[in-house]
Amino acid sequence: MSLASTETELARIIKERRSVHQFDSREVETDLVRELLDTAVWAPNHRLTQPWRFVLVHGAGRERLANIARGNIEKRESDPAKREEMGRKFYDRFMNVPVFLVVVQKENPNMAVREDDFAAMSCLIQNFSLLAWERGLGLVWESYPLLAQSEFRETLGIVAGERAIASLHIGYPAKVPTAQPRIPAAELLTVINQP
Ligand SMILES: Cc1cc2nc3c(=O)[nH]c(=O)nc-3n(C[C@H](O)[C@H](O)[C@H](O)COP(=O)(O)O)c2cc1C
Repeated sequence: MSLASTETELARIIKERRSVHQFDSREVETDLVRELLDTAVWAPNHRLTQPWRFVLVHGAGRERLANIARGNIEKRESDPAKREEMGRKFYDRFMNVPVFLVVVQKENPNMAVREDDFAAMSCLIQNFSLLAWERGLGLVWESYPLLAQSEFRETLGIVAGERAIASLHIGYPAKVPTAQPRIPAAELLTVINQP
């Protein structure tokens, strides 16, 4: 494969990838998720701190997250008539996600390192997203407040000194959203080529 064709294929995947919210019922092989992750960890990472770990939730395990989501919405809904309906809606929404991959950052006490680590985590997630897309899988990076909630953390075994930075909802897309246009980089580029 020539260098030019490799670049073209990568560019296509980068541009075509979308955040996917609706999944079909096709099962996602967890071995595939493991394989993609094992490639994704080759992200650039200053000082090679490798600040990540992952929690994979699928099958009946999803009930844990769906129950938390249901409990949250039920607490917020003051109308008793709507409470159960809303709870069920959120429960179903979570149960319709084939696989959750929660990405956990070990929080370095040095804030400068921690910031670099977050950047590396983001690179890893983008690696994973592109690899997944190449294999027909879609996902969305969810950063909902649930991630910081103690019940969510305890359920997933996230301990002090760790932060869940993303809950990736992963599955085969039932619907791919239309792309939102990007500002061409040429309009954002300052070129300095004079002394
Ligand atoms: C750090 C980060 C957090 C995000 N959090 C959410 C989220 O909580 N919910 C959501 O629907 N999308 C979330 N997204 C996805 C963006 O909304 C999405 O990338 C953006 O709308 C562009 O769409 P595209 O990914 O299809 O190009 C997040 C993306 C990033 C990078």
